[in-house]
Amino acid sequence: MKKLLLLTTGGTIASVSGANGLIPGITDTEIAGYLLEQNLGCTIESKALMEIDSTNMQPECWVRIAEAIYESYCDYDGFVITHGTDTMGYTAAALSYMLQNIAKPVVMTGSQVPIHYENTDAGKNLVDAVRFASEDIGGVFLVFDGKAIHGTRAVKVRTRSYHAFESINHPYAAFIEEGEIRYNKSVSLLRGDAEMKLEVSLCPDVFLLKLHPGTKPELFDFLRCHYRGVIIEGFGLGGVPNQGRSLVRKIIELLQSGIAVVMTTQCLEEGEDRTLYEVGRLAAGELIISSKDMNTEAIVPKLMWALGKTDDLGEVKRMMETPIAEDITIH
Ligand SMILES: NC(=O)C[C@H](N)C(=O)O
Repeated sequence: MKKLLLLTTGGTIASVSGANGLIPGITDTEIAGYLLEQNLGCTIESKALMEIDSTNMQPECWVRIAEAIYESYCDYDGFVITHGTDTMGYTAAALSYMLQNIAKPVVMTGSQVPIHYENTDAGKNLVDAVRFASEDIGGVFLVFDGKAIHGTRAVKVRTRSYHAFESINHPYAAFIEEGEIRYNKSVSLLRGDAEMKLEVSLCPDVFLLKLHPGTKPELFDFLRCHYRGVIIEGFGLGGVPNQGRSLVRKIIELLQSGIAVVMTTQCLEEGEDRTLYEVGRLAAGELIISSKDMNTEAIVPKLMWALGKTDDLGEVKRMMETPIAEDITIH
């Protein structure tokens, strides 16, 4: 019989109605109790790690989750983490980088409606997550509304609907219907032989900038003084203005100051490629990091993880552009 560890962090799934709106208040034992009643053919132990709306998640919280998994890694066959949906994509990606070579399933889930409410999606998501965490697979996944998504590929695309998450720029890992898991044959779920490594020295000094027509170049002077990494969500394939309020010189100044610059796109699908247009190429310097088809939810923690390891911009670029846990599929 498989032995699973349920780690709870809060989120809507564990929320109750408070004086100022929904707030986490349901304990890990209550959530585990619900699962045990379903007789899923596994044993489940639980531990509360935090009790927060995921809006309040910080990189330090990701580290606590990763450490909790690492500390109990040998004692369990799989892990289920309940988490708010709003930043679950970031946490799933962060865990994918911090838990290198993980050979057991780490399955994140949550809900759009609290577990004690009528019409809640919590029950289905929890049961599906436990089923997926009982499989002989390795990696970090997000299970929601009958779909299993690689941890580096989950994006919350709907604020209220049950089908809140999509797998962006990558096939779904599996579909879960009435307890049956149907794997997508084209994706890798293999357990590696390498030893699991915990890599939790993150550098949180990372800024994510979404450009808009009229972004002021002066903003970059502040970024240069306060951050070690800047991710720029450019237009289309990754263009940045080179006329009017041109940002080209400011980006070069960032690089000259030893700041890692990652170019990505505001478009949800199909990734960045700065070679097609002049507005993409002009911003290109030797050291600009291409995000290819990585999602923003993965780029942010990956850059924190890479900058946590080294100051060498060439090395940061190499790490960022190397595919990890299915985060990049175009080359
Ligand atoms: N559905 C949810 O879980 C949303 C909630 N605000 C959270 O992210 O914690």
